[in-house]
Amino acid sequence: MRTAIATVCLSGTLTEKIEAIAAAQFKGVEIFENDLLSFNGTPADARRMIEGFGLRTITFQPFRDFEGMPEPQRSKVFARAERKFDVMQELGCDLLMVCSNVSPDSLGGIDRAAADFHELGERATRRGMRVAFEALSWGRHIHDYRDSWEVVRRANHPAVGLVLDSFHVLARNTDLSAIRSIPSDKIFLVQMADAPRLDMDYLSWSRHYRCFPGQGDLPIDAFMDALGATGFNGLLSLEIFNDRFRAGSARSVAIDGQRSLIVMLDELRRRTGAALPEHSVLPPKATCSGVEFVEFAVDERSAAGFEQILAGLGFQKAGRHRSKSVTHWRQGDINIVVNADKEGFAHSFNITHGTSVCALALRVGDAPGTVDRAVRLLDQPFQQPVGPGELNIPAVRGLGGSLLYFVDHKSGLDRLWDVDFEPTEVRDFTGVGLTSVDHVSQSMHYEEMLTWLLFYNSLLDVRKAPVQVVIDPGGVVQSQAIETRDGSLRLILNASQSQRTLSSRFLTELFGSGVQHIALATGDILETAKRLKANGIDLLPIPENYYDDLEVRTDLAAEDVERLRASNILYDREGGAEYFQAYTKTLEGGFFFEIVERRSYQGYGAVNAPIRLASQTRLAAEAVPSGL
Ligand SMILES: O=C(O)c1ccc(O)c(O)c1
Ligand SMILES: [Mg+2]
Repeated sequence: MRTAIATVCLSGTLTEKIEAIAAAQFKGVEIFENDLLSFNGTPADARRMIEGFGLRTITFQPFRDFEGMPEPQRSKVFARAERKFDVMQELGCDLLMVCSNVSPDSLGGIDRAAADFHELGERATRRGMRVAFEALSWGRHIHDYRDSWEVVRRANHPAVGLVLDSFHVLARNTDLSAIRSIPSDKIFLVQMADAPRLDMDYLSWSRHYRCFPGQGDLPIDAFMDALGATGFNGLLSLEIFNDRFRAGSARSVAIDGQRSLIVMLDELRRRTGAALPEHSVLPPKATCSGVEFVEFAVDERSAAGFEQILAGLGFQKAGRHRSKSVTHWRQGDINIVVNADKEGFAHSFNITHGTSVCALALRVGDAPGTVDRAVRLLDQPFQQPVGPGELNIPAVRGLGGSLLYFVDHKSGLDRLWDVDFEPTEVRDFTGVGLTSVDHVSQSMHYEEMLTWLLFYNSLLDVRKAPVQVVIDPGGVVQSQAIETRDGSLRLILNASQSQRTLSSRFLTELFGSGVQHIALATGDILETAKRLKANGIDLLPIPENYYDDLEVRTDLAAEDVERLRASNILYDREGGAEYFQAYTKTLEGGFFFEIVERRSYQGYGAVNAPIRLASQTRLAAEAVPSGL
C-alpha cells in the first residue's frame, strides 16, 4: 500500500502543509483544489515545490457536481473537467477525484452517471490521466459506495475507478460485505477517516469532526478487514476535515497522521497476517500495570515547603539519590520523586514551569520494547547521562515536554529504588492510608487533545472512555479518560476552549500543558481524611447545599451524609458501586491532589466535577496564601 495524506487535514499555507507532510515522512499527498487556488505561483511552481520536498501528488480533488447533469450544464462540466486536466498536467498529477453530485439540477440513474463517467474516462485517457468516483454520504443521488461502484462498473472504462472513503461508508452504517467483491484494481483510491459517534447531519459531521483512525469511534478495523480481503495494494490516504486540526500545529498533526496509519496497518497485519510495508511491523502495544513514580521538579526555594506538604499527606522519605539532589518519598505503593538537582532535565523543566510534575514513570511488561515501539511511532526518545552503576531508565517525550519513563521487572528496572537511591531507616509506609495512584489528570490545549489521545493509545494497551463534558464556572471542559482494562492505569486528558476555566488557567500558570492533579487511592477515605486533618492538611471546602442535595439524591443515611459533610467528601454511586472523593487545596502553580476511595466504581465522579471546580474557583478568587 502507498500511503498519503490530503492537504485539507492541516493548517497553514500550501508550502507549510507540504513541509509538514514531508517532515512526517509521507511520500504522497492529495492536493485539495483550494490549497492550489490560494498558492502564489503556477501549478508548475507548486509541482517543483512539492517534488522539492520529495513528495508526489497522488490526486487532485475534489471535482464537484459532475455526473447526471442535463444539458446545457452537461457540456459545461466536461469543459470544466478539461481545464482541470490542464492544471493537473502542470501539477504532475494523473488522478482526478470526482465526488458525487449534490446539485438539485442533477438527474438520477446509474446508467446516465455511468455514461458520463465513460465519456470522462475517454477524455482522461487522451490526456494520460485517470478519474476516480467517490460517493459523498450526502450526495443527491449517489451516497452509497455500492451505487458509486455500480456506476464505475457500468462505465466499464480502464481510466475510471472507485474511491472508498471510510467516513462516508461507515457514517451511514453501510453493510461492508460488498467491498469484498470489488476487484482491487478498480479501487483507485482509499481515503481514511475516523470520527466520534455524533448524532448530526452527515455534511456537518464530515466537515468538522473527522479525525485520524484510532481517535474516533467508527469501526475502522472492520472497514480495513473488508478492504484487505480484496487484496488491495494501492493508494491509501488520510482525508480529515477537522476544526481542531485546522487550528493546530501542522507539524504535529501530520505526525499524528503518520502514527495513526502505522498503527492501523500494523493492527491489520496482526489480525489478518497481510504482508505490509516494512515500517508497519511494530512490537506489541505495551501492557501497563500502573504508575511506578511521579517526579516533581522543584528548586531550592520551594523544595522544603513541598516536602512538608508530602509529609502532611503521609509520605515518608524512603531514599536519597546516590549522586543527585533527588529524594524518594513513599506511601503504600505510591512513589514520589522530588528532584531539586541543579543540572539536568528536571532543573530546566523547573526553570520554565516552576514546581510541577516533570515526569511520570509507567510500569510496563517490557520497557525497551515499549521505547522501540514508541520510536517506530515517531515518538521522541529521551536520554540523559546517568551516574556510574545507575540505571538508565528508557523514556520518551510526553505532554508539554515532560517525560514518560518505562519501568519493568524483566530488565531489572524495578530495582531502581535500591540501585539509584540510598534507602533511609524508615520501614513503615502506611502513612495516612494512601495506597496507590488512582489516576493522573493532564490539562492541555484543546487543539492538542487528539494528539495526546493518539500518543497514549498508539503506544499502550489502553482503551478510551467516552468524552465527558464538565461545566466549570469559566466555561466548558472536555474530559477524556484513557484506561487499562483492569483500571491499573487511568489517565485523564482535559482541555477547554474557554480561557477562563481552571483547566485553561492552569496552562497559563504552568506555561504549558501538564499534570494538573494526581488522584491517590485509599481503602478508607473517612480515616484518611481524619489523619490528614491531624497532620494539618485542610481539604477543599464543599458547600452545604451539596450535602442537602446528596441526602435526597442518594439513599445514604443522614448520619453518613453528615460524616461526608464534616470531611468535605464528595460522593457518587452507580448501581451498587460507590465513589468518594476529596481534594487538597491548590498549591502554588495550580497543582493539587485528590483522594479517592472506589468501591467497584469505574468512573471519575463527573456529577461532582462542577461542584469541585466552583469551590476551587471561589478559593482562587479569595487568593489564599501559597501552599496547602
Ligand atoms: O466535504 C466535501 O465536500 C468533501 C470533498 C472531498 C472528499 O473526498 C470528501 O470526502 C468530502
Ligand atoms: Mg473523501
